[in-house]
Amino acid sequence: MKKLVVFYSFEGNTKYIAEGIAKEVGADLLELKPLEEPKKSGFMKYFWGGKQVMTKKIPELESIDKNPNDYDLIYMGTPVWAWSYAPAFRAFLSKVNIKNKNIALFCCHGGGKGKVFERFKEDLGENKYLGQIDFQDPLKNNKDKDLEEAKKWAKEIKESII
Ligand SMILES: Cc1cc2nc3c(=O)[nH]c(=O)nc-3n(C[C@H](O)[C@H](O)[C@H](O)COP(=O)(O)O)c2cc1C
Repeated sequence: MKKLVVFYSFEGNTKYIAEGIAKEVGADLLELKPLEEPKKSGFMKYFWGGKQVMTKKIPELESIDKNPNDYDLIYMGTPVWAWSYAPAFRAFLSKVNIKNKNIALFCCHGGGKGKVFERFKEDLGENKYLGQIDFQDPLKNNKDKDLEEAKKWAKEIKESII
């Protein structure tokens, strides 16, 4: 069974969880990288990113070298931006057509995940959703515990379809 972990991460939290999951279940990794990503901080960071979510901006991505349709199980991880998924995934979904796949969703947030999973599933469409899990800024809070939890969750998802 081929597994893929697709993720976007602005500040490293989602990347940390994504890499842990990929290692645990033996999955390929695909990091979504917007071509223009200014390093913003503080209030400007929320303003810049929140605006992209609100206007449904589709950022230009670096080329994608893996086809999700070659995989049997896809884990997708995003930071929560303005209570939704990050714009890099809007760009990804505009490029690939993912249908009837086994999908598991994870996210990192600062304490208010809002409707991230509902919105993500709505825009992903007809697929089989096997699970979802969220973490609150793992790099700042429960780094080791969150990683263990993520690995356990990912393994259970994998085993549920073997
Ligand atoms: C533009 C922007 C918008 C954000 N919006 C939210 C939000 O609505 N709710 C929340 O809990 N955290 C929000 N955050 C915080 C991040 O989701 C959180 O810090 C996450 O762990 C970051 O993941 P990353 O390090 O992979 O980028 C936002 C961060 C940014 C940069």
